[in-house]
Amino acid sequence: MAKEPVRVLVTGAAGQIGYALVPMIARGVMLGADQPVILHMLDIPPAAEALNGVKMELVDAAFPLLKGCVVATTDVVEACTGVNIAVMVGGFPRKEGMERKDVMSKNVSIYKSQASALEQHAAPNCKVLVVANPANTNALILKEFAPSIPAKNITCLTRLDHNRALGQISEKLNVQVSDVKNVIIWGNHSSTQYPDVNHATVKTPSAEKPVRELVKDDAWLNGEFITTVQQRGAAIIKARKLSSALSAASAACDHIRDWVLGTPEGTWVSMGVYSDGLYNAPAGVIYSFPVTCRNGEWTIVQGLVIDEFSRKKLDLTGAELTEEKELAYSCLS
Ligand SMILES: NC(=O)c1ccc[n+]([C@@H]2O[C@H](COP(=O)([O-])OP(=O)(O)OC[C@H]3O[C@@H](n4cnc5c(N)ncnc54)[C@H](O)[C@@H]3O)[C@@H](O)[C@H]2O)c1
Ligand SMILES: O=C(O)C[C@H](O)C(=O)O
Repeated sequence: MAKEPVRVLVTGAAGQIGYALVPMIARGVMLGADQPVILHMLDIPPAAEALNGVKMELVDAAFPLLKGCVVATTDVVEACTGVNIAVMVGGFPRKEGMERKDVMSKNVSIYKSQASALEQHAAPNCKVLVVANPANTNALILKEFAPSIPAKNITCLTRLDHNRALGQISEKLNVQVSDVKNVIIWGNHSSTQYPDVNHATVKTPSAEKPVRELVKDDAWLNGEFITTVQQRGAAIIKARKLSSALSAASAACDHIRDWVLGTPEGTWVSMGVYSDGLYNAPAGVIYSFPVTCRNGEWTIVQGLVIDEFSRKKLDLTGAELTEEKELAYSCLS
């Protein structure tokens, strides 16, 4: 019997990530090749015409999984009504001459009002993924202003950073990226994030071997590898004159797919989730941890040994998140 369609909201759908993401969702990349979807797309009034163009293209692509009428709207209530999954890509970008506080203030007000709309109109147990930057703090504001949505349902995207780390290791060792697993992104989706390979392994014909044993270059792993992953977003902007879009859209699909359908046995992924202080991360911020997913719920991988080098890096990115939280709260008052 055909499955019931799942309603998926994409905000900022007329933007460049939205344009890459909606066809992936409609092709089953996010929820599976047998899962029908109803797409809800939200953008702001100046982007209404472009949004309608995206809707026209979705119709023209004749995706078999796309059910019902695509909702393309500038009305946040219409967009949020009945959605099971919300991918929050819309936000206010930093413009020339703007201070960090100005950008934070715009995004705090967007995420505060969209939190209320989701809380009141989304389907019960709606899962939320925040992509728009500052992703961790936007997700925290959304959580604070949607108190009836369980905190465990509100996450932010660090899977792109996770995938970037896998990609760097696979290039260094000249192995398939699918044979590399269990890297970790700790903390903020920013240049203070800590890409950690201390527990990562590579599948070889004889056994799974630690990345450190195979790379045999701790100076590279503790230096250039980390900065390359931390700075990858900036490198893409420099090269494309636009921020990453296809890789961000693909990572958003990976994040939701693993959350809903489960992570493979023995594999963990990185997700920005509400911290209650595990691994001595600051409590009360959205912090990226290694997680496994089963039955639609994530669980932080516990008991990993954190060495002194890593400890400093976990603390540094945690301190930045605490600072961002304070800045966000100062914008509310
Ligand atoms: N977390 C990550 O890994 C990651 C990776 C790449 C980009 N990003 C972030 O994702 C966001 C989107 O990137 P993009 O390249 O698609 O940007 P974009 O500017 O192309 O698109 C953003 C869209 O959001 C819309 N928008 C603005 N305010 C809105 C609101 N209140 N409600 C609904 N829509 C609104 C805009 O009109 C625009 O169409 C940015 O904040 C970017 O920094 C995050
Ligand atoms: O939009 C950005 O600033 C970069 C983006 O978050 C990325 O990681 O590619």
